[in-house]
Amino acid sequence: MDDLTTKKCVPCDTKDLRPMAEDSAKHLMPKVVGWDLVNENGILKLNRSLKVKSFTKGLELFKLVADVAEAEGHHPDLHLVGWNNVQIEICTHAVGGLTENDFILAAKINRLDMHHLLRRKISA
Ligand SMILES: C[C@H](O)[C@H](O)[C@H]1CNC2=NC(N)=NC(=O)C2=N1
Repeated sequence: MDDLTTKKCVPCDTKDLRPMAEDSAKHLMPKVVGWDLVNENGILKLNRSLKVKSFTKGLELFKLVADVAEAEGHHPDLHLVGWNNVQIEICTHAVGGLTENDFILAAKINRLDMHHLLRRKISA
């Protein structure tokens, strides 16, 4: 199984970028432990929910994720709801679905050391 963290996101404005089929997405899910595959009105997305220790630790987590996103040129939707529930949502907006970029970003987010920010230890 090749390691997604050794890959780099490609620009999303590339013409031949197409959203992957649900089967292909399911096949890649074991590479992004902790993420859920969701279908939102026909648009596939990757979702990860995390409970943080405090509101400000949630913002610290956003900063860690933002730095990865900026380095990749690929950006998640970040939600901080009810003071300590972080939800990270990834899809490729340009194609309205999932591309390998989304899995690369998710895998790189998984590599972040965020334990000190989380309320409960993540199982992965
Ligand atoms: C040119 C550049 O690749 C695009 O504007 C990027 C920026 N970050 C992005 N992030 C995500 N998640 N989807 C996109 O379509 C997207 N587009």
